[in-house]
Amino acid sequence: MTTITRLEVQDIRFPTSRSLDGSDAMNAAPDYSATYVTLHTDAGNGLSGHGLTFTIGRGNEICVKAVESLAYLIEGRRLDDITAEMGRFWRELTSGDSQLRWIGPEKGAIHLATAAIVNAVWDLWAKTEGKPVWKLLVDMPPEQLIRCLDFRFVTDALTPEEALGLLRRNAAGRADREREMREQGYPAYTTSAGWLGYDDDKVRRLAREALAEGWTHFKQKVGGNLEEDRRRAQILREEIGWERALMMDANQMWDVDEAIANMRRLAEFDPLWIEEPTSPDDILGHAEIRRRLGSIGVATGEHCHNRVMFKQLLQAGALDYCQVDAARLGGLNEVIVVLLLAAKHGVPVCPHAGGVGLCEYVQHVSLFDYIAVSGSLEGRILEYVDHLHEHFLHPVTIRNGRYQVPTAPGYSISLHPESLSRHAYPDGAAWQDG
Ligand SMILES: C[C@H](O)[C@@H](O)[C@@H](O)[C@H](O)C(=O)O
Ligand SMILES: [Mg+2]
Repeated sequence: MTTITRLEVQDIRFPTSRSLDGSDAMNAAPDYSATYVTLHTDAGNGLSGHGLTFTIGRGNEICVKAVESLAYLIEGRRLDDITAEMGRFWRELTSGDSQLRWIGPEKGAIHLATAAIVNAVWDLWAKTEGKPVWKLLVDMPPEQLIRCLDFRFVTDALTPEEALGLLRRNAAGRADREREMREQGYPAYTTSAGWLGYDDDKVRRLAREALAEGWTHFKQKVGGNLEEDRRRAQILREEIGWERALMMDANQMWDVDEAIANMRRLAEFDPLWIEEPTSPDDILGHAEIRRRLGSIGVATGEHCHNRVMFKQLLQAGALDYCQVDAARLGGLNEVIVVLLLAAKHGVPVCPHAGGVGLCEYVQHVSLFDYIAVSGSLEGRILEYVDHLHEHFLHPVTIRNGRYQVPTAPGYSISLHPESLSRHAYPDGAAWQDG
């Protein structure tokens, strides 16, 4: 009987702003950071669960504090009591302390903190079962999976019974799809060449290298100076040609009409989608942009803070691509609700990744989505960013522009002890020399 004896939380930061990795029009100089949770247990064999939430530097300390405030809701609890009623546990964590709930609810720092804790529980559970998280989910009977979820506030769009029906309908082809994934991996796109802070030569060189590695889908940042956006799009099209896909990401820079006007000027580069064209909270604005832009897809989700927002984006017909984020929502339980909502609406899920650890997380999400929920790869493509993987005990593996199936037990999110001490903020060595 494993008991979670203690929750430890660490403020981990990587000085990525020094080379402008991860830079975009809104987020000029991010230091990719993690609020890193360890769930210590009494298992005696060193068994522990890990989870993180992603931030871009300052403010990480606020998420750390929020995790500390939530810790009492999990410390001292038995793992099998939690996993027997995972949906109830999720409700307790998000609503069990009404004073803490007030500073959300289910959004902002408290929800980011929730993600780190919830994902650490999934990591611990999967390690206990000796399976990677995606496999734990795929093997779970649909009835048990439904009990892991909280359908509060979304039953007008999706009931637990409907969700169960959806999972059961897809049970038939599961084994074939799992085999296919093990053989071929999950299709991905790269954002690594397109950061806004990179000069033209670097964009060209990285695009060329990515092409040689077998990538077929590329994302560039826009939303700064329009002529510069056009120039970079031109460079990318020169390098990747016209038969490969180019996506654009404005990171919330524009008002609705501005987004439409600017994308009409960028349309000649044939973008597959425009991501975060405007405020992430503007559901009707996204619907309007989508309606007026016609053939350019609208993508959003990395700042969509809970299942209720996704429900409305889907109900409003505002989305062509659903970019759920593994640590922005309150962890895997809520992500699965969004996968089910998106499947019901026939909208492909292309999770947001990159940052630190998000690629490690979302490979599990997309594998589960394909094998057990949507049963389709059409329009699905998983983000990949080529940074910071060396810090993980079980980093993602990419071959020919595809994520290879992770095999290590857990959620792939455990960091190397040396990386933790070197990048501890503010005292780690990485912060002493720059
Ligand atoms: C600040 C970050 O790097 C963002 O630019 C990044 O998450 C981006 O929006 C993406 O889609 O990968
Ligand atoms: Mg983005």
